[in-house]
Amino acid sequence: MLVSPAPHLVRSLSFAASRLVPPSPAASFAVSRVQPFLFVRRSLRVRAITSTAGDVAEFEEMASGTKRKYYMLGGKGGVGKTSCAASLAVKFANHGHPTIVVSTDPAHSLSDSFAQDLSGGTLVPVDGLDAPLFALEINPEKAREEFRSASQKSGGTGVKDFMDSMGLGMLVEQLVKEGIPLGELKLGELLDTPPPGLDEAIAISKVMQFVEAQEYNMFSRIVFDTAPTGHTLRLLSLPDFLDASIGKILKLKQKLASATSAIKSVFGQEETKQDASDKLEQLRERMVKVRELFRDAESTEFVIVTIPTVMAVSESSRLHSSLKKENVPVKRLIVNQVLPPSASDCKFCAMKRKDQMRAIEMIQNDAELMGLKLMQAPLVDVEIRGVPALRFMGDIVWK
Ligand SMILES: Nc1ncnc2c1ncn2[C@@H]1O[C@H](COP(=O)(O)OP(=O)(O)OP(=O)(O)O)[C@@H](O)[C@H]1O
Repeated sequence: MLVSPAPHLVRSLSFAASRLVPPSPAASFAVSRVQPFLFVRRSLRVRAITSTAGDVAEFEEMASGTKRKYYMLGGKGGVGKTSCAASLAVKFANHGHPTIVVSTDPAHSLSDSFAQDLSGGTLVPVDGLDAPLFALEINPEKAREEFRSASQKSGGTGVKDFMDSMGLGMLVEQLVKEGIPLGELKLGELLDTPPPGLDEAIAISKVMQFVEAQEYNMFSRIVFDTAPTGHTLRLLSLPDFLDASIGKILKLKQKLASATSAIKSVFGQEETKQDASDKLEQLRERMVKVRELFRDAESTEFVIVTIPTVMAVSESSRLHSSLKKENVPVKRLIVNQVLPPSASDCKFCAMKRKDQMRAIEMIQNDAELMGLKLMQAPLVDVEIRGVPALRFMGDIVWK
């Protein structure tokens, strides 16, 4: 069983720690906070397991250059996306890159990971580092609210305007010809019952505001902690999002039929309509930009995070296949929570590890995954929480 080390073990291992961590003042602070993690030293043997990465210094490559790069970490729920994203961000920042770490997962855990309140939808400086690291938990509900009130302020915006601004005006005309009263439907109503993907699309457009703004030019690394696979794929495939929106509108048709009087739309004057359209046009432009950005291998990389189980590996394989179809650049696969070889006669540990080794073999033989650089991270027996722990995690994952 993996249990926290006994106090005497912590004491003896803390000596080893002083040799594992560079002796800077910040590092000494880290050592003192990280001591409970030091039993992990035995886990480091896990590195001996074959890796397709060979001896390439992966982190050096990721950190090279001052041009801005975006790293998106994604995978199945609970595999350690947040821990990996947060530890990468900490490592970039300590390496000299002013960094932003952004969570696009509606069920955020960045705050928990940094042990600091990062909610609120704005950039928050991360405590406990000398280097500039900022975090942002996108609040889709809040972003949607802002968007709704902006659209209401400018007199209300119709779905037809929205679709026009998306370049789908023709389609709306066609639907109207078929008797669907789209012209009468307000965008606010669509936002009340958002189709899948709308939250993510709006959230990502919000990220773009930060990314485009002059005052954030200094940030050379942006790390995204994405939502579990399904959400993230929706976010990456904006055409799917549009399809889903249209599907949603079709569904609303039934609602509208029974409540026609309630949905009579009163558009403002031409000028106000223009304002609203401009806003929507901005949203559309941002979406297009994000779409391009996600596919630019020069600036963006999607890192798949998995754990050594058949289910997680299968999902990672499907994720990679979908990302390839979307032309999203993927180079690396992190296998997190790998059990170290057991020194004791713990049968459970031996069985579990054997199982994990089979899953790792599966990765090496999987047509979708075999070409990726494999990086392994051991399972440690405490939660990865707070900057010192993330720094420690960063040093064992991102080498
Ligand atoms: N290598 C590891 N060893 C031990 N615990 C780990 C490791 N990696 C992650 N964890 C723990 O697993 C839990 C889930 O991790 P994390 O929140 O990073 O996963 P996630 O993939 O982002 O989850 P979600 O899909 O729910 O957002 C956390 O408690 C974290 O501390």
